[in-house]
Amino acid sequence: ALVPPPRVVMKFGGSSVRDAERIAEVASLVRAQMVEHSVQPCLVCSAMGKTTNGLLAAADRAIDEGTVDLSTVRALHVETLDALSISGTDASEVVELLDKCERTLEGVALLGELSPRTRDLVVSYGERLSGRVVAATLRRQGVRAKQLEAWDVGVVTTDEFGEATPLDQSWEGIAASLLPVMEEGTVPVVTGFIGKPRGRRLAGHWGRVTTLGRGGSDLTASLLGAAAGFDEVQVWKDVDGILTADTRADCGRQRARADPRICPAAAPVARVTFDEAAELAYFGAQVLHPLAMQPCRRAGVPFRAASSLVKNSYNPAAEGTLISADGSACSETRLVSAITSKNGARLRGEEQGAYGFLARVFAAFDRWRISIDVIASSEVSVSLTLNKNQLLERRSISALEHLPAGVERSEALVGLMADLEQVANVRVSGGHSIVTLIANVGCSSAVVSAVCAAMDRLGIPVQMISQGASKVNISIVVPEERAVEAVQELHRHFFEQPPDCAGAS
Ligand SMILES: Nc1ncnc2c1ncn2[C@@H]1O[C@H](COP(=O)(O)OP(=O)(O)O)[C@@H](O)[C@H]1O
Ligand SMILES: N[C@@H](CC(=O)OP(=O)(O)O)C(=O)O
Repeated sequence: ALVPPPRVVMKFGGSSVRDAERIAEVASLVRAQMVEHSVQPCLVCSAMGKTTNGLLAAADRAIDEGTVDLSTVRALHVETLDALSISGTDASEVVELLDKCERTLEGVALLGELSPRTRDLVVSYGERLSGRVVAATLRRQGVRAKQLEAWDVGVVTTDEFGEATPLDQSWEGIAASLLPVMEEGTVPVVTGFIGKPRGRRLAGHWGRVTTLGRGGSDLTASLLGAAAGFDEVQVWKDVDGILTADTRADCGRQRARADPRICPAAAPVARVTFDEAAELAYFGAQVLHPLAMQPCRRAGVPFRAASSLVKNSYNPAAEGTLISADGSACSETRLVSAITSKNGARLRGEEQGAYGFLARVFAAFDRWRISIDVIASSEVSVSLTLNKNQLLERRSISALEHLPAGVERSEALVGLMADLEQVANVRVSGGHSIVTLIANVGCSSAVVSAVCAAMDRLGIPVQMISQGASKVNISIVVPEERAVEAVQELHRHFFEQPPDCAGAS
């Protein structure tokens, strides 16, 4: 019987499309996959290089200083068009979008208003611009390609601007709209990271664009591949896959990439499970969006085999990391598959053992939609660490006088504190880091004893310790200024001289 050609989502992140040279390489790579391996690709593209940060900064300037400056973003795109010899309608479409983006910023400056909805609209231009450049480049290389906005292929989201979630109704819409395009032999080039909320076509509908949170193109790729029943979702990065440890990933809304590698000996992990990848992403590894695993995991079980392959577009020969339902790298002898860390605030509440205390604490977190990362409780007190990035996403305010240095002042935190103070004596402290090990929890005693011995050797106080309910992570909370040392020592112990289950210490 004839084997149908493999259908694959190929997602290219900001670093893979950061300039003309990389975009040309992406186009060659896609063409090679089609010609040499008969792959039918659907591309998902992120904004070029640092464009998303540039657009966020431009929006902030428009509101804070009343000035409109799109020059860096404009120059990058215009130079790229020139370098790739893209002209005519293809080029004028890009320039028109840049003009539109500038007019949106003028509106912000003029009105002195920047709602989360408008911020999403401004940021969405990044992906819409890069997709057009990539599709035009493919066409110049003789590949039939069509740029499509995420909403053209059915991506429907909640209306939580800045951190929207795709709705289930997207699944049907994607299958119905993506496959016909591919069947006619066209490569769809879809905007990652963005969508449109459900709802009627209201006046002002054009402005209703949502974003899926920083790094959200990974989620778009996973969603498209899972919903359309593809054979594989490939997320092309600037690293050889998920590494055993990497940069200090905690960099807030702007996602700086300046930090050097924490562990020069960090190496790619050959395979991890969906759960392990999700935990790793949630606990700080910037390499994947924390929710990106969900669609692939969901489709992977009853309907279709979907897996993710993180590959490196700078080095296409590297194997990457295979993420699948049952592909853990942890074993009896390999106790840990990766280590990550992120900074956060710690909140300690004390109450005299009242019934319902924890329920009231959790209700307050629910009300303010703040996630708890690590929790330790006794009868009279509870210690929790809070997700700093999540607090930062809600714009900071300056009205909170009584927070200690190092704790970000955000509206959500002020509200949460006020609610918690009704039920407990609350103390908040900044300057903490969660160090997370994706580990074989079946050997948790060995892992925990090795972790504690390592911290003891360095004299690093372990402020909290927790074994995640997901059964794949073990986390410790340490002072922020010692987190790098802690990760380095743990990496040395678990990867540079692997222990075994019996002999770990
Ligand atoms: N455990 C990890 N493995 C690999 N990369 C990591 C890890 N933790 C953080 N990173 C960082 O993630 C970056 C890749 O993610 P990202 O910048 O979002 O890529 P892209 O923009 O191409 O999607 C790497 O350059 C690396 O610095
Ligand atoms: N451009 C968006 C979405 C994204 O996923 O980007 P990247 O693939 O470069 O991480 C961001 O910077 O957040």
